[in-house]
Amino acid sequence: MKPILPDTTKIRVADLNFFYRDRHILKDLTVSFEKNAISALIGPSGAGKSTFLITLNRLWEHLPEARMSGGVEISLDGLWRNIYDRKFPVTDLRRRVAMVFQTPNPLPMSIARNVSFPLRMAGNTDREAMRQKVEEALKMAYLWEEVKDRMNEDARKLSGGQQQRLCLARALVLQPEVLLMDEPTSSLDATATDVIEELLLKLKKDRTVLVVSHYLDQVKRVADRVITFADGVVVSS
Ligand SMILES: Nc1ncnc2c1ncn2[C@@H]1O[C@H](COP(=O)(O)OP(=O)(O)OP(=O)(O)O)[C@@H](O)[C@H]1O
Repeated sequence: MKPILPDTTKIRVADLNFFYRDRHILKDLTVSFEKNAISALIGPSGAGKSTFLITLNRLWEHLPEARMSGGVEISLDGLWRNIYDRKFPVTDLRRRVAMVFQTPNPLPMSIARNVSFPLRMAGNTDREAMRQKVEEALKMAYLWEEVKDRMNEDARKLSGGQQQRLCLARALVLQPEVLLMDEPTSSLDATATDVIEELLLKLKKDRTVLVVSHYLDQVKRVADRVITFADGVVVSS
């Protein structure tokens, strides 16, 4: 009898098509992603990498004239979920599938409130518990030591690299299972980039990370798997 192997797949995408008005951006994509691994999405500009990422957390749904067909399933809390099932709340999805963008986007509020924002949006009210979670997330993002004495300062005063780590802390504070990163180091200098790469390697121990990157040396350093996009299809994986 064959042993039953544990399913290490985290994300299954089947026959995904995506359109902006009449432009066919993603074409019949079928691809899956492993748990506890970093998958790098590479390929020329305009190939559809960023668009693909936002199909995994439904972030495109507010865009006018965007439409999609096909299926995306993600194993969340140990259960396979069809993320486009009308009964699956998008707030639950975004809590478990977090995203970090190319340009850091701190909210116009203090450092502390930036990181606690997702907790408050999720209905948390216990201030001490929130303070602890904020501290943990900032430690995980290697930012705590630099900001612990200035938590009430406006987050926009931080340097670019610090702002990106703040956004990472904000993405991590709800302990997502999947982290989507769209060129997270492209606006950062070499030192800040090193910090983010080290963090990615730490995160993959218990998370699934998808990162769009244009830097092949970075991809070599961090990725377990490389998926190449060209003109809306996966050409190698
Ligand atoms: N909101 C939008 N409305 C209309 N077209 C869009 C929109 N966003 C992206 N596009 C188009 O979709 C195509 C794919 O873009 P996308 O950003 O997904 O590619 P990419 O591979 O991530 O490129 P890059 O590496 O430059 O970020 C491009 O032709 C782009 O112009």
